[in-house]
Amino acid sequence: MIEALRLLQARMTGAGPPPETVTETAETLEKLAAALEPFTVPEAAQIVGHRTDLPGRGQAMAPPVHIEEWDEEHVLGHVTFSRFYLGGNGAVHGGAIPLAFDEVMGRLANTGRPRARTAYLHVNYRKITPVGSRLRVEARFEREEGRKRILAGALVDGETVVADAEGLFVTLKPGQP
Ligand SMILES: CCCCCCCCCC(=O)SCCNC(=O)CCNC(=O)[C@H](O)C(C)(C)COP(=O)(O)OP(=O)(O)OC[C@H]1O[C@@H](n2cnc3c(N)ncnc32)[C@H](O)[C@@H]1OP(=O)(O)O
Repeated sequence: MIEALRLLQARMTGAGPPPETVTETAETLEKLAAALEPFTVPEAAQIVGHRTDLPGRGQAMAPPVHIEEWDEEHVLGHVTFSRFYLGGNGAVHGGAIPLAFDEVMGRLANTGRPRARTAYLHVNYRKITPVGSRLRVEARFEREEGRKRILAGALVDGETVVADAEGLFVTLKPGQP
């Protein structure tokens, strides 16, 4: 279902259909939304965002990062930004890149340690990030200072770093959401 939605997002973004197809598509989507409505559940019971075995934890908003290596010190994976993530002129939208970093760095920050949340993500856009290319995503745990965990991340196209990031993750105190 989530993969089908991702495909739809990419196709719809790249489409210039005639008006009758737009109308038909809208009607089909409204029917699908109505079919799911009776199955609305509390957050803890939903599938999306809870499937760590799926790219982006099954969240169609997040770029589909495929994790290849994952331990307490590093994460390595790959991602292809579909047409859905296009900003303009073949480049990925600047807001989509932090989504990928938060996903891998957040996952790493929360592996083998008490829960932490992102306090900041500093992203450097070094080069255009191309839509449709398979990119390497890396994250590594740099250091811990009290409740603060500092992580580094990079998005690499071939040998070229297209974006890198520093993230601060702060350990949650009891009672913090
Ligand atoms: C397997 C699971 C996979 C999960 C992957 C997904 C993970 C995704 C993670 C997220 O995206 S979480 C969503 C986005 N983040 C948030 O919504 C967090 C919102 N902010 C907060 O909840 C609080 O600001 C936060 C818990 C991060 C910190 O607030 P606190 O009141 O607990 O901490 P405090 O302000 O006392 O700061 C603690 C230390 O961090 C420092 N600090 C906090 N925010 C900072 C900041 N923005 N910049 C620099 N330093 C910062 C602060 O200066 C201080 O440093 P010192 O200990 O040295 O004095």
